[in-house]
Amino acid sequence: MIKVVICGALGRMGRAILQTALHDASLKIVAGVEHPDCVVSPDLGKAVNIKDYEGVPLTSRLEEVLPMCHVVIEFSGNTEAALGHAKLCAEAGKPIVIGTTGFTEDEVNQLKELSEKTAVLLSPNMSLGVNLLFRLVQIATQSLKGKGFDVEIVEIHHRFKKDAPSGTALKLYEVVNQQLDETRRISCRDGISPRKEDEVGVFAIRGGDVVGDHTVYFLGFGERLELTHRATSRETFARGALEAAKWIHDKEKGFYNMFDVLGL
Ligand SMILES: NC(=O)C1=CN([C@@H]2O[C@H](COP(=O)(O)OP(=O)(O)OC[C@H]3O[C@@H](n4cnc5c(N)ncnc54)[C@H](O)[C@@H]3O)[C@@H](O)[C@H]2O)C=CC1
Ligand SMILES: O=C(O)C1=N[C@H](C(=O)O)C[C@H](O)C1
Repeated sequence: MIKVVICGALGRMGRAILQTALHDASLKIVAGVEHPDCVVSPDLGKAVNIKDYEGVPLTSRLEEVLPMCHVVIEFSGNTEAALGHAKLCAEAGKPIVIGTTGFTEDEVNQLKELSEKTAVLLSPNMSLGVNLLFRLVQIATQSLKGKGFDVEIVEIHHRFKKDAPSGTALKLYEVVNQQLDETRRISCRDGISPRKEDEVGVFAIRGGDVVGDHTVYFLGFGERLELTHRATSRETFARGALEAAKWIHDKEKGFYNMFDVLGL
């Protein structure tokens, strides 16, 4: 049985992972790591004892529980904390699956350095559908390149999401940018200025309880192609994160993503 520690255990994703793991006999969540100030989980509707959540012991220090696990799953939503957790994993030689988004380029480079010591999997989106979307967008961009199509990206998320644009939208832009020559990501249009040829708009809408929608538009003359993924439940990300944990638990050091897990 694969023993897992979750960082960000009382968050939306932490709780979804914990619940999903209950139905999987091949792994067990042995502990959760939480911020020391998190004594009440915001949308759980009840006070949570920081020492225990649904039978899973909680701590604010990953180093205390690292020895008891095979893999760490990181969803603290705090890139500084996530980097700290990855450092502890690298020192202990424990693999880590990171779903937290919002890393700077420099922070991603630091994670890559840590992957020289242990297996690190970083993915802004653990769902099968979005990872397929990355591939479809690659094909569409390549196929429509030089044929008069403009590319724009729109994402929608719940009102509590901190980072914008989403990690997934930024990854979609990266896929588009790799296929086109020298594009420029913009996040706002306001005033009198027609679309410039090298622009790719990446726009974030926030509100309500939207789990996560992403659309890439290919806008031509007389036609447009829209590739959309809609997540309707966090369980899809949770399942992906747990599959990633199972996949990575016996892997050598290296820097991985969900394409490796899903074989895409
Ligand atoms: N890769 C993927 O498939 C997905 C990624 N995400 C990303 O996951 C992150 C978390 O999302 P949510 O669960 O919605 O956020 P959330 O805010 O509900 O949960 C984060 C939890 O981490 C805790 N936390 C903060 N600092 C911590 C620390 N130093 N140590 C341990 N725990 C700490 C918070 O107290 C909170 O309970 C975000 O960056 C989000 O963008 C979200 C969904 C899917
Ligand atoms: O914060 C979220 O909720 C989500 N974040 C991820 C992102 O930033 O891409 C993935 C998903 O869409 C949900």
